[in-house]
Amino acid sequence: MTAQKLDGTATLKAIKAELADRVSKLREQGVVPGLGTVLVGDDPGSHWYVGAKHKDCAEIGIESIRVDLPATATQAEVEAEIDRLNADPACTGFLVQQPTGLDEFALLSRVDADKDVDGLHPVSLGKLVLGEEGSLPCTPVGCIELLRRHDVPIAGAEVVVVGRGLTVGRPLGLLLTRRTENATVTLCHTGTRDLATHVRNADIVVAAAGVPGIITGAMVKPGAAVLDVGVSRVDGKIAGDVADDVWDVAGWVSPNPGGVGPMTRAMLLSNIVLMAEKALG
Ligand SMILES: Nc1nc(=O)c2c([nH]1)NC[C@@H]1CN(c3ccc(C(=O)N[C@@H](CCC(=O)O)C(=O)O)cc3)C=[N+]21
Repeated sequence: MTAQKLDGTATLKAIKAELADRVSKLREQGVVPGLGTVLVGDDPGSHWYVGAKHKDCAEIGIESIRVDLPATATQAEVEAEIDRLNADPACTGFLVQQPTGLDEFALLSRVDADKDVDGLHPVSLGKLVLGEEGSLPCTPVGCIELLRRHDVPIAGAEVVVVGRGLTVGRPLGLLLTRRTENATVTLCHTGTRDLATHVRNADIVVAAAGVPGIITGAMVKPGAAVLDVGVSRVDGKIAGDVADDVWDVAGWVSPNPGGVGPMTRAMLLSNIVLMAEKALG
């Protein structure tokens, strides 16, 4: 058996086409969405991600404002840029690319919650816990959207999330246990005693540990859906958390690259458009 591919690249393309229509409707009504990014330092990976986000925006008619600061930038200098973007009406939403090497909680908190396109602002995460409407975190929502668009059943599914990071594992459990998703979630982490036993029971596995190949074929229930979220670099090449032999056992697998990464970008675009539509009323 070979698993069906959960194709994030193709899904990003489809979502961009849908969003382009909505952006042109906004523009007809005089609203021009604009994404701001603040990037600190010269990590090549971070530069690639930010560049990709601006290219995506240009393709669908979203303006962008790019602020690149040197690795020597201080907390106060980054905060000054945040204040500027908070006040700039042309910037309808923005993000501070992580990691910055600075006090990230202070930076996140300083962003106007109404301009939080990442869904990582304390107010946005608090709204998620409280069940109120707000920006949703891009990577975990991208996981759910990727499953939905490939008709993987979520309601009632046993989901094992591997990794408790703030951008994926922690918020994903909150999203998947909403009534609209209705999944049962087990959150595994480095303190989990027997990872294999949990994974073997799962209909959906979300591997977000950042440990190359941590999920192997022998651990996966035949027919399960496996999302490869972890990104590590091994000899300069992207290595995911999912070993190659999982494709022989699983029903669906998201490749890495080409899976959840592009979906993160799709959900960022979707957040920008949603926020502009909301501002319109
Ligand atoms: N404030 C903030 N918001 C983020 O959304 C954010 C962040 N900080 N810091 C880093 C992570 C990582 N991230 C990715 C985005 C796109 C791909 C992506 O599109 N990857 C492609 C290609 C990867 C490649 O070839 O290098 C793929 O998976 O196919 C991956 C990872 C957003 N992040």
